[in-house]
Amino acid sequence: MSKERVCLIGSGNWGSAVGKIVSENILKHPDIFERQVRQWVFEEDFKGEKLTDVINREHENPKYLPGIKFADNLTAVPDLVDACEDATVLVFVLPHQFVRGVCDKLSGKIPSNAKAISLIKGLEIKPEGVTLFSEEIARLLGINVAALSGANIADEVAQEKFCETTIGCRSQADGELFFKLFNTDYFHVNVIRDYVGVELCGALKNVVAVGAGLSDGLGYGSNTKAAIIRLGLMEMRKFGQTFFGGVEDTTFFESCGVADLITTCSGGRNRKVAEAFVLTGKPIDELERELLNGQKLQGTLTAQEVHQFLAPRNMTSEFPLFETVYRIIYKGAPIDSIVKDI
Ligand SMILES: NC(=O)c1ccc[n+]([C@@H]2O[C@H](COP(=O)([O-])OP(=O)(O)OC[C@H]3O[C@@H](n4cnc5c(N)ncnc54)[C@H](O)[C@@H]3O)[C@@H](O)[C@H]2O)c1
Ligand SMILES: O=P(O)(O)OC[C@H](O)CO
Repeated sequence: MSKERVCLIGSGNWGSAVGKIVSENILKHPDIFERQVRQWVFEEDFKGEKLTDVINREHENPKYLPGIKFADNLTAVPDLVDACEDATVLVFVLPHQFVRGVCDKLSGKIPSNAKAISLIKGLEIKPEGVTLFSEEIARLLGINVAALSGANIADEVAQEKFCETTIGCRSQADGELFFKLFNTDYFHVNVIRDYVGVELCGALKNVVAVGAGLSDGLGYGSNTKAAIIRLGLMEMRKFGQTFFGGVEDTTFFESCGVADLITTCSGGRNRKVAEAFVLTGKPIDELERELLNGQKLQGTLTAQEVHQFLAPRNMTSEFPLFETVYRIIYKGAPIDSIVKDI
C-alpha cells in the first residue's frame, strides 16, 4: 500500500502548533505516512531573511510560534502548488479570509484520491448563502474534506499543555487516519460524524469571543461573561438548526462546543483585541496590527459576514448577540449595548 504524503497549507500561530504535532506524529507511523511533511508558508521577510529559509534552518517558526521546535522532517515551501504536489493528505490551517485565493490556485491540481481536513475557524458567508469551508474546499478541489476544531489556543497546545479537540468526519477510514495524524497524549482527539456542527462551532464562537472581550473592556466580571457565553451558545445552536439541518446537540458538549467557548472567551485573541477596542477607542485593524504581530482576527469579520447573511432575510433580531457585536464594531453602537441589547 502506498504511503500518505501530508501537506500543511498555512503556517501562522495555529498552523505552526499543528506543524509540530503532525511532524512528530508522522515519525510515529512510518508504515502509514511518508517521512517528509511539507508546509506551505506565505513568504515574508523575517529580520532580513526569507521566513522559509529560517524555518528550514532552525526547525522553528520564529514569527508565529517562537521557541517551539518542529521535528526535522518538516520542510517549509514558499510556492503553494509545489508544496501540494503529490500530496494525498491536505491540512488546511489558515485564516478564513485567504482560503478562496488558495483554492483558486490549487483548482485542477489535486488528485481525486487526496483527502483534506479543515482546521479553519470561519464560514464562507455570502449574501446568497452560508457555506462550510470543508464543503467549499470539497467543491472547489473535488475531494473529501473533514473538519477539526476544539478548545485549542495554539501557544498552550505547542507547550504540550493537555487539551482536547474534535474531528468531524463522515468516513470512518479517514477519521482513523486523521486520528493518527493529530492525536497525542496532550492533544486528545475525539472523532464524531457531525462535521457540520464541529465547523459551525469553531466559526461562530469567534463572534462570542469578541462579545466577551467587549464585556471585559467595560470591566464587567465573570457573571456577565458567563451570560455572554450561554447566550452565544444558544445562538450558535439556533444558527445551526435554522440554516443547517442535522447539527446534533451532543456536538455542543464536545471540545469544539462549550469547551472552545470557555477558552476563547478567557484567553483568545478575539477577546484580547475586543477588550483593547473598548479601552483605547482605536479601530480594530489598527489593534490587530499592534497587538497580534501578523496574526489575524476572525471574529470581527465573521460578525460582519453573519450580519450580511441575516440582514436580507430580516433575521438579525433573532440573533441579538451576533448582531450587537456587529453593530458595536462596525456601526459605532454604544459599547454597553453588549449587555443592554442581548
Ligand atoms: N491561533 C490559535 O490559537 C488557533 C487555534 C485554533 C484554530 N485557529 C484557527 O486556525 C486558522 C489559522 O489560524 P493561525 O493562528 O494559524 O493564523 P494566524 O492568525 O497566525 O495568521 C497569520 C497567517 O496568515 C498568513 N497570511 C497573511 N497574509 C496572507 C495572505 N494574503 N494569504 C495567505 N496567507 C496569509 C501569514 O503568513 C500567517 O501564516 C484560523 O481560522 C484560526 O481561527 C487558531
Ligand atoms: O485566539 P482566538 O480568539 O482566535 O482563538 C483561538 C482558538 O480558536 C481557541 O480555541
